[in-house]
Amino acid sequence: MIFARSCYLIHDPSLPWTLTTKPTKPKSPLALTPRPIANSPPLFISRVLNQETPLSTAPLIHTVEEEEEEEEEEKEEEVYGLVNGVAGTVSVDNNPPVPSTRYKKKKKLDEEDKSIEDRFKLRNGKEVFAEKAYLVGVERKGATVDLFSIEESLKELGQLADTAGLLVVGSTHQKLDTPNPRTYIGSGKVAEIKSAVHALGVETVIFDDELSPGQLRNLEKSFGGDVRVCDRTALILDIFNQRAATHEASLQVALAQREYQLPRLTRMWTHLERQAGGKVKGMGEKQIEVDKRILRNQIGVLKKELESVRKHRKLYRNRRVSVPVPVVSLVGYTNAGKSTLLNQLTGAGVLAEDRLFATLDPTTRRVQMKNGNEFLLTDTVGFIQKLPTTLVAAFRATLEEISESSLVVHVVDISHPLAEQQIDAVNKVLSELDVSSIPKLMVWNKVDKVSDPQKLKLEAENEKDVVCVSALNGDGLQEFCNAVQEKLKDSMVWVEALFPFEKGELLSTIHQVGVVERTEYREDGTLVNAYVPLRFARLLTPLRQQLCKS
Ligand SMILES: Nc1nc2c(ncn2[C@@H]2O[C@H](COP(=O)(O)OP(=O)(O)OP(=O)(O)O)[C@@H](O)[C@H]2O)c(=O)[nH]1
Ligand SMILES: [Mg+2]
Repeated sequence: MIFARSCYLIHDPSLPWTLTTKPTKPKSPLALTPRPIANSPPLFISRVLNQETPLSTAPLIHTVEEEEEEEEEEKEEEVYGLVNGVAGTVSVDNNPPVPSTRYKKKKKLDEEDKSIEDRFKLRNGKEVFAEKAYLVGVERKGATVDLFSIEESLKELGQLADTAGLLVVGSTHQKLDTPNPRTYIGSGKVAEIKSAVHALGVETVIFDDELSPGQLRNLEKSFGGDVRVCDRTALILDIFNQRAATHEASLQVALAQREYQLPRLTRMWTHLERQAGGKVKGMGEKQIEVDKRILRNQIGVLKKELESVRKHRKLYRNRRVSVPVPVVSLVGYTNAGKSTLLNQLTGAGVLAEDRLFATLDPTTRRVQMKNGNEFLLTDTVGFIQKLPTTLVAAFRATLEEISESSLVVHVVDISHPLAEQQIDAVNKVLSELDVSSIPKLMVWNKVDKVSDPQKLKLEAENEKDVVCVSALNGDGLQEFCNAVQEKLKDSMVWVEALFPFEKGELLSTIHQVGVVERTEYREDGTLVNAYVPLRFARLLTPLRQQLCKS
């Protein structure tokens, strides 16, 4: 338990709580660092221990009773040693030595050490300590807006916790008309969770919905001890923080974290007042103001830096757009198989794994079809139900790429029992982005996992704009590419142009970027009927005029 809190010593040095003086007389290791739990955002839910070693688990102060107990044990040890000494000469089977209290205690400690040892795990190349987590959800009576049932939502929260490197040891939920403004759940439920938390040695309680700063504070106070409370948003932010690999993704996550943190700063410094016996009332309050200012400054700096990174990326994108190859975006629920599909079609080598939010940064690769046609395929960050608004806002620029594509491909894990709800959740996020006018294609992925793939394929045929694939084994990929080409026509324009022989380069480009329907070789050149991107059609204007003249 002591070292579980060592994480509070592990934090971004730019964060406010590293900037003030430490209390002079610490009572416990916790008091060494202002404890950002009550209302501050739990920036590091999982224990990233590669920067800091855990504090010793040995108790620092021995009580009188403990000393007496130890003396007793020492005496016992002597006797036990003697018995052992004698037993050495006698048959061990006939006289098995009786283990002393100290021996039992040592064995217990060894077992505890082992179970603690087992909780150190590698996550994204970093060693984390799998803290014991307990999940709590609330089902709103008569709510029709929730896509997922409470059990389903808690199961997903468990997956999120596992992705973040936590060890889920239990969960509970409650049906409520309206959440309690003080503690979100009712007082009886708080008491029930408190006993479960203490019985199971839980270190973090995670709520499935976003909690207000006051609710976080009151719940932590109610659970007591070192139990930390956080919500789904903080957990997702933590996963994003662990996964951010590029500069832009790190900036976006840092911005989202600070925006989440800002309203939750209250009372982070009240320990100063407590330690000074309440003589310096207002000290904590002043500190909150200082911290808020620091956070606001950091948010400003991050926004500016993001702006410049984005300008650079936009420039790159514009350069890409000047080559008029159509762009197809893959969107979908996290873990649907978007990256696997991109990898299969392009050999991109993007990380694809059975964890939530494997991808944070968009990756674009060229797909070359057998008939010579090409399109650019972009893999994007996955969506999830109850996606924190701070994250959508922070990732808006990345998601904007979707709104600039010619086709949006919605990848669905059709083998998932909640496929339909996941589709609705994705559509909900898409409706927040400006993509309604972009043609869409749906891909039912993971057909290899369903019990009757043939039946599913027939079902897909009866649906409009749906293709069945298995991104993992490559089944249906040709059909997918054909469907993409067909759908791309929706965002293209129909042209008829005459390519004189000296314009051979343009003629090969039209085969690359457009969908050529008819080619006729004439004396004065090649006559082509095709669907082409608007940008390319404009390049063809002189050739179309040429056709009118001839
Ligand atoms: N059986 C089966 N598994 C698949 C298929 N496609 C993907 N998977 C698996 O599903 C898991 C998730 O795949 P990803 O490609 O990482 O999913 P994603 O949509 O990119 O996920 P995020 O990046 O988290 O949004 C991986 O373990 C894949 O191997 C498929 O067609 N069949
Ligand atoms: Mg991915």
